[in-house]
Amino acid sequence: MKKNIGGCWEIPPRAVERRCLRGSGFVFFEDGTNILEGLTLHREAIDARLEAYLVDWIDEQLRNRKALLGATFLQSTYTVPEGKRLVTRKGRQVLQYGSYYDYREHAIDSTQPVEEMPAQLNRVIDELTHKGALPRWARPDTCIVNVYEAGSGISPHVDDVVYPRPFCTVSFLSDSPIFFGTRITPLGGNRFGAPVAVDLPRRSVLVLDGVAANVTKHCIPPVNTRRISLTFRRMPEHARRAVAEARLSWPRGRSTTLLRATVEAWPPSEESRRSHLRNPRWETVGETLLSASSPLPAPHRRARRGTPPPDERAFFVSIFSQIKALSPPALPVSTPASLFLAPRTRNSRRVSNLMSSLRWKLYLGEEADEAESEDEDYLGGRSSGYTHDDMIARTKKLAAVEAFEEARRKGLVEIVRPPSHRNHLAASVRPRVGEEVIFSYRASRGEETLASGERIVARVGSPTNDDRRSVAIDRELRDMRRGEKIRFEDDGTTIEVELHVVCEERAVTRASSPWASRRDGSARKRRLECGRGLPRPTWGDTVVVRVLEAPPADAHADAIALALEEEKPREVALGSGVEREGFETGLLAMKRDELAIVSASGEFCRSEAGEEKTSCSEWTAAVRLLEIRKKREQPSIEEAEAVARDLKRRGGVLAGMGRWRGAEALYTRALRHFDQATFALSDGARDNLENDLVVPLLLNIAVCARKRAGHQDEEALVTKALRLRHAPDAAFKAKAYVRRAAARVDLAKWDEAKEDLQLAADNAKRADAKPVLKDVQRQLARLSDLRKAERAAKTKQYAGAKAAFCDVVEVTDDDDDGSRPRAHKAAPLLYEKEIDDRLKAQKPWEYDPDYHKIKHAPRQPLQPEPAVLKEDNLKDQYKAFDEEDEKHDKAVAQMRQNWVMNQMYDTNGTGRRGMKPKGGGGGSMFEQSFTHL
Ligand SMILES: O=C(O)CCC(=O)C(=O)O
Ligand SMILES: [Fe+2]
Repeated sequence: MKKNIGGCWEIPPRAVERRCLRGSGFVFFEDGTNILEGLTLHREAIDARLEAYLVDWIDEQLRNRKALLGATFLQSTYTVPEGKRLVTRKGRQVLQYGSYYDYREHAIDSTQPVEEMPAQLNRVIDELTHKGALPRWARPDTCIVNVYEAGSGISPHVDDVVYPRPFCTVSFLSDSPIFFGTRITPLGGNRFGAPVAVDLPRRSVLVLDGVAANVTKHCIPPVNTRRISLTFRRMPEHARRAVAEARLSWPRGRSTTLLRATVEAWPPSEESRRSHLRNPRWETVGETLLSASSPLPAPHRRARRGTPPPDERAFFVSIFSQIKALSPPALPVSTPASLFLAPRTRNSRRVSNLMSSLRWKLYLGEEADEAESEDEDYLGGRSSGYTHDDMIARTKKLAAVEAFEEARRKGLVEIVRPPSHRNHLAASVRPRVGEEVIFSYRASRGEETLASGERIVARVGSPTNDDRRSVAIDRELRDMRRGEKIRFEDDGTTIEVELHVVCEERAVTRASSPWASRRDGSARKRRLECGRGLPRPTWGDTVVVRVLEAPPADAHADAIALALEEEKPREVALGSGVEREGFETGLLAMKRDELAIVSASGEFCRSEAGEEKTSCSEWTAAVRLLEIRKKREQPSIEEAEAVARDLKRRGGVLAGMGRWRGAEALYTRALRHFDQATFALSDGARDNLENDLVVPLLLNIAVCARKRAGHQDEEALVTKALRLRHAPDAAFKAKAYVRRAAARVDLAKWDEAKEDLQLAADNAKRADAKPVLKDVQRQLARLSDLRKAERAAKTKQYAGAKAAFCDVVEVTDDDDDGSRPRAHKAAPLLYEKEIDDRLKAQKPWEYDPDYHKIKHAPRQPLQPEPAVLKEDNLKDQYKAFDEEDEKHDKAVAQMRQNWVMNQMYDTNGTGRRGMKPKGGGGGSMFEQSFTHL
């Protein structure tokens, strides 16, 4: 069956449900040769979640482009005439991984350092080879990421013939045509005229081989909306060897080329300062300086606070002036002889960025458990299997730390007891300026104790008083690590300091929520005493806690511990919704016996009395976790129902306040309560529960999803509600269909939306629901407008191509003859879990087949209800609609007819009809010159 889609002709693959990718071939003859021979298009080759993940990742790469190695990032330009002048405009942005391709020289340049192929891109290659889109022997090892903003494209070229064929290009974010032809004519600006255009749908992969790869040129006309493509190619053997060899001398990221100033050679040379300003890695420098000694701002926190990055140059200038102020002899003698280099490597930054979106990976710098070390996470996100480069970076870092420790030992500081963290690399448990610590000290002269303090809570960087001793202790605290005990001499006094705890605050919920500002929906925890054992509670467990609400902000940890002893232990069922959600989340982050301050942002508040509270602020409590009781297997249905109703009500409160994100969370959790509970129900009872609670919850979540423009979710939810509702009446159906239609309009699913509106109108008439009919009219108008706009945009985008023609011909047969690799279940790959977790959290119902494990009751056949509404006032609109469709079909048929005629009479490309093809003479495409890219 051929389907007419906006001017393109397409034969849809016959067996869509087959998991193995089925490509489509193309036919377009020039001089008797199919110039598209070797071209294969695989639709939906990459699934939406991987796409979303990669687009995120690419955006992050662009944001951090300054930190990328050498020539990884490029901004292309193109020139257009503007009046009498030629004006250069910014074109697409390009990221190159694996090797650098010099567009001017048309060659792979191994002297230009670029980033190695990252796991994210290898992941896409795995996906493509697993699914059989690319043969394994053609596994690419280099990738060009093209980021096209609206208006940019790529000019006609044949990909450099040094790259073995086939190679491929994956499309993300939007559909775009790709033009093909042995002759492509410039039309001015960055526009081109080409004989044929092929539609590249979002998430497809286009594999180029044969004539299409080697002879026919291709170009991407200026795109209407942002598009990203990944061009994967395999390097020729000689280039691979050259690049591998050259890579050994490429700098390993700029992060390690830090300013290295020593006390002996102070101040740092102009040269090193200047090179640093050119090449700033300011987080690292900020951290370096902090660990060195100065009370500087902590620049690496800017991301957390959401403040805009300061002007880097000004920032560095200010840092250097502050360093100068501190320069010897103002620098304390006991500070290290060289500024401590503990660079956060590029790798660790990537990993911590990745981790920041995951709930449970944010425990940076706590005491390492026996079975896990977060340092390992820091160093590349892997527990084993470091790459060679990682090992070098790690060794360097270790050497730097050891040098630092050595310097400390040589100085006047004696380390009485080493830190309790199990290895050297835990820079994160060193207190940073502004953080609270708990420490004890004793100052003595000979046998006589001059002063002492036990478990004092202090903020590092702000000694409580100005006396020499406080200042000295404060200075030393900055260099200490948790669990460490030191002794040093100061002005004839011996001072011993022991650092018990670094009260570092950490977020325990997602640091970045797509819906809310950073503070919203977050729970934070500040640990005052370590816990024991490995396990932390999970949802569904019950924990026994002592809670002291709103503890005094400046209270001593011991005082808090004492006050908590007075509180009665109480049970909290995690996930029951009885406590405020942020508090429960905070508990999830604790271990047995731990004492912590947990704070939840206002997002999770619940009014005490009930529904009306309109604003609430952060809530804080001191908590001691006494016991973790693992979850009971099955909550009773009554309990589950009560909890779900309560959650639904609370969701309603948030929705009423316009806090859709919070409402969605609560509604979703309410639904989750039915997971285990409904098995035991009789059919009738289950139907009631579904009609009463599940269906309204689904529809409520759909409203929330709409508010955040999650139209895919919205559509899925309304569909589910429609299916689940037992004996739905016409009024319900009318409303539900309009809502689904609205979602489908936003998803540009025109035909489906139209069908829904028809159904909604029918049902509305049956139920005599005039307001719904109004809604139908509104949506129909919206549908019509948006569809027209889309068609207009398409027409514009295809301008320049003579034939917007995709004659997609099946390459494989329905019967699997075994010649193609069979799709098999891919082994879990790197990042799979992260992607899954992220998306599961967003759309749990799509990933959990048991989400509503509720059988459908046998349906009652519909009793047609008597139509009450006499007049069908939608008739005219439908007529106009269908006429429009018909007109469009005719135009497309005409276009196709023209093309066929052209094809028959214009085979030599002279443009004159009725001429016989000349054969060979000058027109043969094999004699065409083409540029290589
Ligand atoms: O963006 C595309 O899909 C094509 C890119 C391309 O042709 C190239 O990188 O060589
Ligand atoms: Fe290309």
